Amino acid sequence: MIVWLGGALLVAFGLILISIRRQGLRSHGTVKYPKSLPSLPVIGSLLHLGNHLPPHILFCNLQKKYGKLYSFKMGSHYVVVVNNYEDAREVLLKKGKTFAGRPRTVTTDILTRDAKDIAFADYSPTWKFHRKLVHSSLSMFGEGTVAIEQIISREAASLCQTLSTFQAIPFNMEPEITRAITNVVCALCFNTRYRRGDAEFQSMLSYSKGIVDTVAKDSLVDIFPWLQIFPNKDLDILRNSVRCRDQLLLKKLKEHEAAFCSETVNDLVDALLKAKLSMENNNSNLSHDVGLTEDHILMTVGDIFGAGVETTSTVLKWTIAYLMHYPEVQKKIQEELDVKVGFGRYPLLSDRKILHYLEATIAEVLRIRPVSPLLIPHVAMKDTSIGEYTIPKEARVVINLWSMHHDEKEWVHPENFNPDRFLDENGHRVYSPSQSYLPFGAGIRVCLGEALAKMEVFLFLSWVLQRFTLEVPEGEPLPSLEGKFGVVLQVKPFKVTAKLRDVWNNIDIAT
Ligand code: HEM
Repeated sequence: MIVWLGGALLVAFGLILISIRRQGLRSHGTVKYPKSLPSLPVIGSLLHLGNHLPPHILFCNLQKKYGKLYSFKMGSHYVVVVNNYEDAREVLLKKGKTFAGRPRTVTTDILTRDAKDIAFADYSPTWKFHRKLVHSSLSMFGEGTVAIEQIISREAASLCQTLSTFQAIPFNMEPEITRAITNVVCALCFNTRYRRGDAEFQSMLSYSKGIVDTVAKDSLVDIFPWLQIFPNKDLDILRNSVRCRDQLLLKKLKEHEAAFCSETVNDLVDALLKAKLSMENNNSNLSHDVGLTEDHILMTVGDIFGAGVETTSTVLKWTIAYLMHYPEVQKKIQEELDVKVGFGRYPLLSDRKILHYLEATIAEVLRIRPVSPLLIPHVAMKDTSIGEYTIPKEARVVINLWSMHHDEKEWVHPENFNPDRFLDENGHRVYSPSQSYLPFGAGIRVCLGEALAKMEVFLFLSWVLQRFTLEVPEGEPLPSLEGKFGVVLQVKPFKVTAKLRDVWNNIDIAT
């Protein structure tokens, strides 16, 4: 009892000291902090955030009361929310390095063996080295050149063949899309692919779901890490899913080690092994403080799967959902495909330059339903500022892409789905109609897979829409456009009918 009371007194004393320090800082004439939501000791602003709305919408709505840049306390963490492009660009581009930190949380630490990956690792020489290595390995596979195009096209052909077997039968495309995108990432990482029903693939799907459902959801344990001591079903699911993932990744790594030959680098795991071996043999000029352990290799590959599958497949699902709401947009994409590509060949990456309307449609989907509406939180690595406001070291900065992509000052009727806003008067693709558009983030933490994701979304959609018309099955409702907030902004499951277009009746659709 005495120990407990002593502890409570110490905590109270600490809180008073922190509060005095803050008051002290505020009293300096030049220091101005962002307006803050009310907060209580220990729980912070939790009572003011306990709203039924998903966070990106709640944070957007809170602007009315607190302005575009405001702060709140999440347990003991000071969080700043940015809702406008001027401040977002300052954080991501002008002061990119200052804001390149990432918060450590209980769930992401379980996922990444204490941030030995890329997405959740803090800015450091090791992180910089890993990021560069993966970037150059992805380029090695020919981002934008033949190799990657062939990998994606092979999966697009396989997807189309599967769709043709469902002729006129309503079905949920989700598993097929996930398999296609997973196979692209498998080809890049392991030089393998999975057939339908493969047992290893099924286990991959099941652990990925476990991770997506439980990681980085701002669950209470991420706000108050000491809650870990209590039984927690979500943490159990996460730990089990991560264990299954790690067993599979380790198996792949050992297979690659056994077959490794430094002359032939076939995939990302080979490239990472080569870098690790060359560092160990001291053949590399890289400084010694940059480590590349087995954990780093495993977590980096885990990251590429984690960041590369759910995101890209979600964009495809959102696009299909919107095309079902707007059949006239689908028709226009098909007319463009018919005129510019025809039926004698399959679409190529080089067609991105001529299929303006399809490209504009993809851009509009990424605007209206950004996959990552709050980016991944950034952390201030030192005392700094955003605009006129002082931002203390270790502040977590949340960039609300949703607010930026729905800003009425930047977009005419932002809630309307309108691919034309990404076209100029000649019908050519406009890349950035507003500065308030950053679906992949920007600066040194920009999405590592942006180029790959754009190629995948373009090729999958052009292959499918060249051959099929996607429709709402009779008696089924239109897909919900509401979205479900999680690691990504998910689409609720829906059914489609994929009708083979007449002209393909006597042609092999996989050619
Ligand atoms: C359309 C699909 C995708 C979208 C919309 C998307 C979007 C994003 C966004 C918004 C971020 C956070 C940027 C920030 O925190 O400032 C991010 C980070 C990241 N993405 Fe993607 N992404 C997509 C696909 C991919 C793919 C295919 C890969 C893998 C090859 C990938 C790998 C990553 C990685 C590793 C990071 C962390 C970067 C870092 O922290 O340095 N993403 N992505």
